Amino acid sequence: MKKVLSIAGSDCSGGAGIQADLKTFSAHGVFGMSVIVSVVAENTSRVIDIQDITPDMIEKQIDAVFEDIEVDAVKIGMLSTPECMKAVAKKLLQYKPQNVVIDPVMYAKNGCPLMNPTAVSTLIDTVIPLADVLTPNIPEAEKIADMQISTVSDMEAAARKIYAMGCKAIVVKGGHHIGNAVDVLFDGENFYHFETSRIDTKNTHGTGCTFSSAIASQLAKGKSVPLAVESAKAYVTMAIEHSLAIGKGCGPTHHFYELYQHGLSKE
Ligand SMILES: Nc1ncnc2c1ncn2[C@@H]1O[C@H](COP(=O)(O)OP(=O)(O)OP(=O)(O)O)[C@@H](O)[C@H]1O
Ligand SMILES: Cc1ncc(COP(=O)(O)O)c(N)n1
Repeated sequence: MKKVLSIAGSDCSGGAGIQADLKTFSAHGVFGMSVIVSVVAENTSRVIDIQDITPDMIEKQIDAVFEDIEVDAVKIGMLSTPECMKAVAKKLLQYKPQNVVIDPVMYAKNGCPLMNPTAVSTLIDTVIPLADVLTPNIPEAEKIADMQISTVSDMEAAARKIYAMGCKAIVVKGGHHIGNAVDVLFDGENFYHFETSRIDTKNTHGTGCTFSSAIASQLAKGKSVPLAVESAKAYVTMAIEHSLAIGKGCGPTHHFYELYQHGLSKE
């Protein structure tokens, strides 16, 4: 069985973060592991507080996994401070895992910051160059590329700019756009567009975590980057179609084995 590690924040309400990642891994039939970087007291409506794990303890969790288990892919989510970023980057440079998917999480769905705004330069200098696939949403791509994104060709321009920062491939996600949900992949040579109709729901808590974890799972199973992104897009679309009206705010995506078995296994 392929083994996939999530290095991310904990969402106690179960819709995003480590919890969404582990559910996505299980639905893909890979063995999921987790290194918790921050504990977030959050739910479908708001973030109450964030407690970062110390850099030393982040490093020890990563050591505990890598000294014992072969890792086929790593998904990285919320890294709230430059200190967390440096601890994770140091260990990635030490263990050099394959198939590193980095979701540069900056805000929760309700707009609450999950990354300290002063950390963007550390993200660019130390984290982005470690990504085999980087998956910013439009507001994140705007911050990283320092440009406004209003059209699909702006998404392509931002992808080129961010690719030049050292990641091996980038997907700018179009969940925050209007009209169809279009994601733009750039691998340094070609652009690929993955487009679905926009699903009319407010229950999209955890879409970004689900998408990046699905890409990591598919890379672990041996798919190329474009095919892994294509599969992940199909998976997240189904997870949104079946999303759950849990809580008072934006409910979570739904992961269940049958969805995967009866849906994606037919591809
Ligand atoms: N309403 C929707 N209908 C169809 N696809 C969607 C919708 N919202 C998001 N997606 C898809 O979900 C995936 C995640 O994109 P999104 O831009 O929502 O990520 P994110 O912003 O990181 O997530 P979040 O907003 O939860 O932090 C992308 O493939 C995107 O196209
Ligand atoms: C701990 C944690 N990590 C990430 C997100 C963003 O989630 P998403 O972008 O998937 O909605 C979140 N709300 N909480």
